[in-house]
Amino acid sequence: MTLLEVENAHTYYGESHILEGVSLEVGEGEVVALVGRNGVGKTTTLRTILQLTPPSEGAVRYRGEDVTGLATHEVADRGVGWIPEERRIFTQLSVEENVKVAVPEGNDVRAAVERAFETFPDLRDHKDRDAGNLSGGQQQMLALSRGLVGDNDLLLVDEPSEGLAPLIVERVAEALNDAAEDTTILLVEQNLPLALDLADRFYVVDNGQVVESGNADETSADDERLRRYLSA
Ligand SMILES: Nc1ncnc2c1ncn2[C@@H]1O[C@H](COP(=O)(O)OP(=O)(O)OP(=O)(O)O)[C@@H](O)[C@H]1O
Repeated sequence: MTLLEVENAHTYYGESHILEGVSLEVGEGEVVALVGRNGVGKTTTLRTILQLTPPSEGAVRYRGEDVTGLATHEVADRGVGWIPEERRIFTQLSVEENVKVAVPEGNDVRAAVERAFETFPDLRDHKDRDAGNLSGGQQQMLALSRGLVGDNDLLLVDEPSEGLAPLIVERVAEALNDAAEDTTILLVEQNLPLALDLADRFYVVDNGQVVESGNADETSADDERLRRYLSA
């Protein structure tokens, strides 16, 4: 079943025409990667889905419902979570408090925190520390855990590996793989081997358009079809 559909989205920042007709689909249970150079519109695609920068033309459909033009919180209420590039954790709160405040009202907070700590044992070890004192990798895991306890059916994850050392990237990748067991994921990732490793399918974005797509297991990071859009 198709969970998310973006159809011919055109998005502007002021006068700048950033998305020039992006179309893509994400099926329930899939992990889909958006890859492409810096500044081609990957983050803007996520922002367009969330209606943070609504498209001026085209549509975003979630579970078949046209959500174009809704408020961002209304999209979020339908089960769409966002883990932005800048991670947005509360640096003054402890690790545990950060997780707790991400649990939606009415859910069992203790059970949700326990689940998060099972997926990310590192976080349990540091549960009483101020989140601002965590390493970059730990902050990324905290951001992911906050997305996971949010009870989302679709997680939009922006550049989870950015700025992290290779060993930590592996840990984050494992965590994303775990997360993918019960959440659909649309992932923006510049690290192509990682993107292909995590994803079932991929889309290549260039100059505000989807220019290639395919199955991750039928391609490799040195595929010429991809490389031409990724090298500077
Ligand atoms: N708030 C903004 N106002 C004006 N232009 C913006 C704004 N945010 C992004 N842009 C521009 O929109 C274009 C697409 O940016 P976007 O962040 O979507 O790219 P990206 O593919 O995600 O790359 P990156 O990995 O660098 O974020 C870039 O040229 C960028 O400079």
